[in-house]
Amino acid sequence: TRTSRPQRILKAVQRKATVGDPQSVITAIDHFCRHREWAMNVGDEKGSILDSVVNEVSPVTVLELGTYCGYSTVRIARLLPPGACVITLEFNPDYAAIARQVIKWSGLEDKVQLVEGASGDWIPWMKEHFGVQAFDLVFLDHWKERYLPDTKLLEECGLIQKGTVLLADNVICPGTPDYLEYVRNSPHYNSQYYRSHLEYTKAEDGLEKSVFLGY
Ligand SMILES: O=C(NCc1cccc(CNc2ccc3[nH]ncc3c2)c1)c1cc(-c2ccc(F)cc2)cc(O)c1O
Ligand SMILES: [Mg+2]
Repeated sequence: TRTSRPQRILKAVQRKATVGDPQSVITAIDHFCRHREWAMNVGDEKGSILDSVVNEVSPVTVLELGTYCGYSTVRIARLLPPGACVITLEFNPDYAAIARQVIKWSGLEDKVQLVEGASGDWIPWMKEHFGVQAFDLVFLDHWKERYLPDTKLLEECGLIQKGTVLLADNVICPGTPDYLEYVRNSPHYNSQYYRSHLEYTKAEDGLEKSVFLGY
């Protein structure tokens, strides 16, 4: 097919969603991915869990690792009060280009800082470049083998402080065994598993919420 899946997702947003209405963007993507083509958005079921954690944390500064088409970026940003923002990292330039347009369509561009690049390269520069002191919430949804090294890097860079919440997607499917073992056995985290399903399917998956307890 000539167009890419992210391009077809953007088309569905432009056809079905209302400019400036984040909920209509979310609904359009979920409908397309459930009835036309599966795609690796966090989806509506795990998305509701993400919403509840965002509302509970009321974060001022959010880091999202893995933007893809911006679906979870829009879910998070739509719940943020004025002055709060989400910095989202995307390594794949094609995904980033689509995500920018999806985020713009939702009208939330003022609450989002989309950075093209790899987590390992950007995390050490977060304090200096974005004036971030520490993150209130980190949503991990990028390459699954990067969850653990990036968590350790965030700790080393002082970007995780007492009370910071890590929320990880796909801890069952595709799975992140080394990350799970780390946050569940570390005395510095209080971890809990939210059982759900892989987006748009009946397969099991879930989110792991881990609160940093301090050193
Ligand atoms: O693998 C996944 N997502 C990550 C991902 C995947 C591809 C490309 C990128 C490129 N983006 C990227 C990379 C490195 C980066 N470093 N810093 C930022 C950053 C950004 C990211 C995934 C897979 C499945 C899944 C697939 C198949 C299946 F059968 C079941 C389940 C479901 C999901 O919900 C998933 O999230
Ligand atoms: Mg995911």
